[in-house]
Amino acid sequence: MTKPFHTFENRAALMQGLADRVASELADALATNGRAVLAVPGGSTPAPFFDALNRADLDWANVTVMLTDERFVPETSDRSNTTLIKQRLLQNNALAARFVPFYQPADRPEDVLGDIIGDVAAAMPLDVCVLGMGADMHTASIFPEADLLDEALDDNAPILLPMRAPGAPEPRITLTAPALKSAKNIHVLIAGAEKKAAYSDALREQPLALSPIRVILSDDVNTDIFYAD
Ligand SMILES: O=C1O[C@H](COP(=O)(O)O)[C@@H](O)[C@H](O)[C@H]1O
Repeated sequence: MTKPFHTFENRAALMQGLADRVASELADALATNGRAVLAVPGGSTPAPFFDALNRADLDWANVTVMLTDERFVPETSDRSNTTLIKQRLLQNNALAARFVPFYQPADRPEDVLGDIIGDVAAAMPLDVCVLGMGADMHTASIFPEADLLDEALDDNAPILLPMRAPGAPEPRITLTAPALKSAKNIHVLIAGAEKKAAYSDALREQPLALSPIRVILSDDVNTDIFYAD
């Protein structure tokens, strides 16, 4: 289960190093397929990575961007991952990219999931998937104790599922385990000692339901870790 673990001397170097790696993988996909598909996390960590990536010299008009997961809140909320992506990734050169949203105004994720899933399915598979991880070892919105945890971890899961969990203040929509695992390149972006300790815990033998990040750490998945203190 051990994966390449890249440690950078500080967070600025981490964000630039990951941006350089992702840009190179997107360029490879564009050269091979004429298109590239990228999934990125929300949350508090990746904004400086987005600032670095949005200046990459790529054919962004042929890049599709989606989230790994969305908090089911309107874009006016400061918890909206979509707003983060629009403000920090879809800027500069990356303004030309196509964005596939996981949110539409509705009372519940279930009310709009059917509309959203078609565009996501048409874009798959992912060329590059950047994932975050919480200190509770959740990744995307696949949380320990989530209501649809078993369904999301199942190899036959649909691409997207709604998700509710004690550790998530609002309902979510998340890419599921098979959608994440099918990405050609997967990078986990973690910063700070607490998350490094959580990652070390996840490597110890324990149930997947307690440490969902393990789903992309199995030997058959091409994952590496990008880290700084
Ligand atoms: O809620 C979420 O949390 C994770 C981790 O976020 P961070 O704030 O600890 O960096 C993130 O990867 C996910 O996309 C987000 O919806």
